[in-house]
Amino acid sequence: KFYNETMAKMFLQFYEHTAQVVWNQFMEATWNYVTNITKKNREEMLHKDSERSQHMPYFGTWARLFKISRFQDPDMKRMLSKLQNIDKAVTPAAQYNMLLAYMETTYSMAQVCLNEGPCLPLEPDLEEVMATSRDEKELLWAWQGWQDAVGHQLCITFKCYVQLSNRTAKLNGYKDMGQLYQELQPLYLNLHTYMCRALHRHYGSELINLRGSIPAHLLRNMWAQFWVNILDLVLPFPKKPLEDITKIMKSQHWKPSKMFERAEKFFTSLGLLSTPPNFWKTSMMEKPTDGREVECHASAWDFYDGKDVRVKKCTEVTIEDLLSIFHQMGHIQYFLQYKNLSVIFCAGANPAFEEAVGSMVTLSASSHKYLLNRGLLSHQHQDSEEEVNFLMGIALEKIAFIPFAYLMDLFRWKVFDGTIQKDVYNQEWWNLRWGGQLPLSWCPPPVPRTEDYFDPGAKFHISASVPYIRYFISLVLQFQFHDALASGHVGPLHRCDSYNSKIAEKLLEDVLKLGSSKPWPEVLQKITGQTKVSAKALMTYFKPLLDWLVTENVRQGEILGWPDFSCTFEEKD
Ligand SMILES: CC(=O)N[C@@H](CC(=O)O)C(=O)NC[C@H](CC1(C(=O)N[C@@H](Cc2ccc(O)cc2)C(=O)O)CCCC1)C(=O)O
Ligand SMILES: [Zn+2]
Repeated sequence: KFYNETMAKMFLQFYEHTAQVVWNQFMEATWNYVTNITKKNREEMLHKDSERSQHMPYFGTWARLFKISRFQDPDMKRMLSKLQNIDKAVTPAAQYNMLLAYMETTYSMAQVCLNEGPCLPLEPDLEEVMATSRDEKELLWAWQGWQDAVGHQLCITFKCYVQLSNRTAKLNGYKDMGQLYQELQPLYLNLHTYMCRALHRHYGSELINLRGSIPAHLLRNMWAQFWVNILDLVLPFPKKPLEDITKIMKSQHWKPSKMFERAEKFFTSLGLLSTPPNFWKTSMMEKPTDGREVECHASAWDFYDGKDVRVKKCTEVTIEDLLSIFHQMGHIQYFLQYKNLSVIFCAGANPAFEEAVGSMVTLSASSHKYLLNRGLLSHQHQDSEEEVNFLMGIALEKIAFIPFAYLMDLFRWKVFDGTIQKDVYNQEWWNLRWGGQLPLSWCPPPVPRTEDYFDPGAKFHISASVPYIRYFISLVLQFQFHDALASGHVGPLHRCDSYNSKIAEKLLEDVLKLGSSKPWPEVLQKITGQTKVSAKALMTYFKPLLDWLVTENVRQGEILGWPDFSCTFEEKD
């Protein structure tokens, strides 16, 4: 065991320099691949990926030779301990990386072909059908087509991927998630009960049985994870419909670049950093029309050289895409804020923080006040009924997401720890989604599914092996941050807009710069004054809606608390 700090310092400087180069080359090669999917670019990416996969465990092993407990410098201790745990995260096998690339490419290239017409990719075509079609048969066609297109191809591959993953199950970190999940259940249950009744009125009982489940293809999202596209069917006060912001954006001839400029302007209004000039030249802001195959799933990229940051998005001029760009620019802001730290600390305080920064700003950008001031709404004020309609719109994105975000990694952790065996992956996926022992979201498949398919693979993060629990925690954290930034704001939280807020500037300016150099509870405390993630702010934000839902559900004779009430959350028979 080595003890002297001088040696450790030299080791870390050597790691720092080599890692920065290896990571920069890996990101460059991966970017080239996902923005131009060819065999050559895939090989180049895999080559850089294997270099990265060897570099990390090599330094991880070396780092373990240092006896950290004997050192004084806290930063040095934190860096070394992060390095010592690094090799558990990376599976070095080359064929493992090949499988990952194959799964992600399969997802990105999958299409659904009309019997005699063209073949449709997910973005924008199939997502457009799922979001806007009013024809149940068409929704079923697109939903089933996509599950089959991806799920069938990945069935075997995913089993090999699990075999090769040396991931240790992380069920232990799971308990406190369960705590958060329980806290949010009343909100989800009341929303789902109300939705079930409202959709039953629209679709009738052959589709919506009053046993509480809503077939997954009717929620107008390919994964039934956001329900915002059926707001028109479930609007609490139908006489006061919300304005169609997408229509207003199109009538004002918005372009993708303007959407990015607006998002950037929000961050600079908080005294945060503007994007470097090359961002506007190197980003891919629209789906290319030169025939290149690209991975359309939106993402934000850090090239670990302190200046090159990019976004890749097949942007459509819609309010959903505008808000999603705010989310991506949150990642970009974090990259810019921590760029002077050691590469070991170039990350969010924890992965949920990275997700929550952009989503927190999106909460302000969704507010009536912000949109009105930007000329995207014309009604000056919202009465209490319009406010409930507004909150329903936000809830259909945020509350509907709760069980989905929770079960995505619950499923994968059970797969990795062997609780879910490989011959029942598909059935267990739908079991989690549709009642069973731990009732979660009641969105059963509209048609029977078999083990010839791997439906979880129809979701990007499963095919691309991207962890998901960060989004579940970010859902709670973004409201906690939003509430902290609103400390100077008078009035209900859902009306708060932090644009140009000096208090927000004060709270954020030194925090994002910390990257992952400090324990996340310390960073949380700097923003919110608390050291624990708490759902209190989220519940406060939705209180007017929850009050309305409870009254409405009781009025409709729904007695909450399954399993014996009409619109029952059925136990799977
Ligand atoms: C190089 C790289 O991969 N970079 C990472 C960032 C990093 O790790 O540095 C990255 O850009 N990841 C992409 C991912 C994209 C999106 C996503 O996948 N969202 C989830 C969950 C969700 C749902 C609602 C919501 O409001 C926000 C998120 C989903 O759509 O299911 C799609 C549009 C929104 C965010 C992202 O930005 O998180
Ligand atoms: Zn994100």
